Amino acid sequence: MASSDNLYSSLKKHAGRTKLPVSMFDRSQISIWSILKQCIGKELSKIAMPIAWNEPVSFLQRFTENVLYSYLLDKADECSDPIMRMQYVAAFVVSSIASNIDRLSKPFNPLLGETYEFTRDDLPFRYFSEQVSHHPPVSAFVCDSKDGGARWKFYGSILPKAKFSVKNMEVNPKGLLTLELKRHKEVYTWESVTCTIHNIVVGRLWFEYHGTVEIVNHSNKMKTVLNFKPYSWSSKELHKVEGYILDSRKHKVRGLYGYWTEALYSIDIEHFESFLKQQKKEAKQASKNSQYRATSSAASAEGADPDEDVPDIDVSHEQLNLPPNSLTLWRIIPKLEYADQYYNFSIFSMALNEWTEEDRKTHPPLPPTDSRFRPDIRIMEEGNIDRAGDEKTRLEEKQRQVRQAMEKRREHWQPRWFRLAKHEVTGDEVWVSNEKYWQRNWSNCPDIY
Ligand SMILES: CC(C)CCC[C@@H](C)[C@H]1CC[C@H]2[C@@H]3CC=C4C[C@@H](O)CC[C@]4(C)[C@H]3CC[C@]12C
Repeated sequence: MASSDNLYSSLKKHAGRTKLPVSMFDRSQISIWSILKQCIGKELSKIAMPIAWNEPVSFLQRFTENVLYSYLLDKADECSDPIMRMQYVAAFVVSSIASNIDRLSKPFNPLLGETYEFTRDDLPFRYFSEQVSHHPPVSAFVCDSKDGGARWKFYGSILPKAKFSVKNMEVNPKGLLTLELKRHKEVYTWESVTCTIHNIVVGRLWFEYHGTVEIVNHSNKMKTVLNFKPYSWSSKELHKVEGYILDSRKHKVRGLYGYWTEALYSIDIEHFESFLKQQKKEAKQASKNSQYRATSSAASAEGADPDEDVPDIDVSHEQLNLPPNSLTLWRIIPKLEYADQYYNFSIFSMALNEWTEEDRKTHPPLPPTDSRFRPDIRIMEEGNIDRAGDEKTRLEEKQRQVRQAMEKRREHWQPRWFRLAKHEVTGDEVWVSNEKYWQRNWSNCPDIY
């Protein structure tokens, strides 16, 4: 797998399905505010949203999208130069959050003990995950290079912390993410970037990342700092990512530039500052020329036209005048033209919950805890939203009873496939695989559905 083009044609060729069985429900009649006003100050997993705001995948499945562009890790592994390796790791970090554009539905909260695995002959990785804690909700995962992790291993856990304000919801995905490049004896760590979902009360929903991500190569102390630009005076800044690779003495050695919704480029450090200046100038010019309406106090007042306060998302960045020696590290695979009828799923997301007769015959058996066997998600996917809601309630009730029974016996839940360990370089407490999952012995799995 050498590029996103190859990845896309492989997905098109081998994908079982490229659509969900039925398109999504009409949400225009549901007032999100009537639900969200009860949520202020609450934890994301404790919020009971009507099922019509869900998308028919669980968080475990959605987090699998983070590793779709794992060919970038293969590329990193193939580079002999540490700066080149770092730039591909940075591209992987940006690519891993790219599928979230316009994805404004809530995945199902995984049940405690739920698992999800992903392997496919045409994709160069294997992945599995488990919900290891319910309150707070923690999903642990590990992704290996195709050769059973001989070249690289990417692992970590995600705890989405949500903060509601009057207009917005900010989600900070807590948890250390680690990449090991085995042949280079390198360990990289970083944490996910924070995002905000805007206009949860009035207006149209939209999504942005903001803040910085620091990727550290602990073996040679090289660092990448990526800056996700918040939406500002210029629509050209929307979705922009700018960053530097710094050597162990904190000297800038390479520039990184792009849009997390489109592509990431690596730029010679000699040309980078002047390139940035040029971009700023052009952005200013463009925002002057366009009829784009900036957020004014009038537009953001309550009861305003719902289209106000929404940035112009159709800005095109095609005419980037990249300096010589620039490199396109990553480019997003194209959106399906009918994506908006299917929760804005990518071609990869569409097949996450697929499980056909054919799969049953050719794929090694899945554990009974796999998300694909969750009845509520399956029923929602098939279009029966009322029955899906009933099933969801039943599963949550079943989970509650198990927990209460355990509390009475003073027992603690033990995840099946992960254990807590001290991180070998940072010393943090992290979830690591107990190396048993791929032995595929399902005899001790809990009954959660
Ligand atoms: C209709 C509204 C108000 C509810 C929908 C909220 C949705 C958009 C929220 C709820 C939880 C959020 C997710 C929580 C955690 C992560 C992991 C991070 O690495 C990328 C963003 C991502 C994947 C978030 C995307 C947005 C998200 C799915």
